[in-house]
Amino acid sequence: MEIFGPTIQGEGMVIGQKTMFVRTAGCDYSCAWCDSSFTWDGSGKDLVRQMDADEIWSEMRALGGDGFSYVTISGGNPALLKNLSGLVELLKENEVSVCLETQGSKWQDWFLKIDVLTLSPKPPSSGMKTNFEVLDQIVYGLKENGSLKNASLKIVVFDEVDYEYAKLVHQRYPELPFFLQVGNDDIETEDQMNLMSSLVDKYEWLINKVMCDVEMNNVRVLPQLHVYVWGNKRGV
Ligand SMILES: C[S@@+](CC[C@H](N)C(=O)[O-])C[C@H]1O[C@@H](n2cnc3c(N)ncnc32)[C@H](O)[C@@H]1O
Ligand SMILES: Nc1nc2[nH]cc(C(=O)O)c2c(=O)[nH]1
Ligand code: SF4
Ligand SMILES: [Mg+2]
Repeated sequence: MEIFGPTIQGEGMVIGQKTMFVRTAGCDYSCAWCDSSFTWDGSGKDLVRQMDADEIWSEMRALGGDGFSYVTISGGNPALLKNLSGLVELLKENEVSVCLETQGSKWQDWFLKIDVLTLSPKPPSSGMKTNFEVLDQIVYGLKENGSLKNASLKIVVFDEVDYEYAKLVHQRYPELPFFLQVGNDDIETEDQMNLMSSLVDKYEWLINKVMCDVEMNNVRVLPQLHVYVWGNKRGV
């Protein structure tokens, strides 16, 4: 649905990394606060294009020239697409590092070729329910194939209940690097200054939770950096 960049990866494990983005259509979830709901709620249906790997690659080269060495695949849930395997292979052939954003509700064999794999299971405020059997299998599948080193967990936190959920996930998968991300509860506003200041307050709240929690000593607390710079703007 979108190809954009180069920009910075605004979230998680490789925050700040210069990268191109590819955003796929469709999601098996419908999170209450999804900042990319146009990928699944019908409002962006005119943006959907059927593209093969070569076309996607040409468009990225046209946009970014030689000015990138990372591509981040997000969505929607890219893990719905078995055939993304071809794109991942083409990117690897061109010596591009590939990052993936997914909620961990579906496995694909091509996960094993991803360089930076972000699993982002959803807390209660999303209205979604995590299938921990599936998530266990994904983590096990990565581990069995020596790919756990490429993966991390990133949980968005809006409130106390989400924070408790995040702790459970961290305790269940202690071997995975663990990121807490501030939830943006005002995904429509164009008032960037107000948004910024409220997100900084939420960031401070989340930092304070972690600082006084002895069970959360080995976690990283991050904002969505791109929102600090560009607000709710799409395609950045
Ligand atoms: C739009 S999702 C697409 C990838 C995949 N469906 C997933 O959720 O991981 C990309 C990332 O944005 C996060 N996200 C979505 N809406 C958000 C919001 N309102 N505030 C903070 N993070 C949000 C998701 O949790 C996820 O980590
Ligand atoms: N700059 C930037 N960083 C991001 N990290 C994850 C994103 C996403 O929507 O998956 C995203 C995004 O949309 N833009
Ligand atoms: S899983 Fe990701 S894309 Fe799907 S609704 Fe939730 S945040 Fe949005
Ligand atoms: Mg986003």
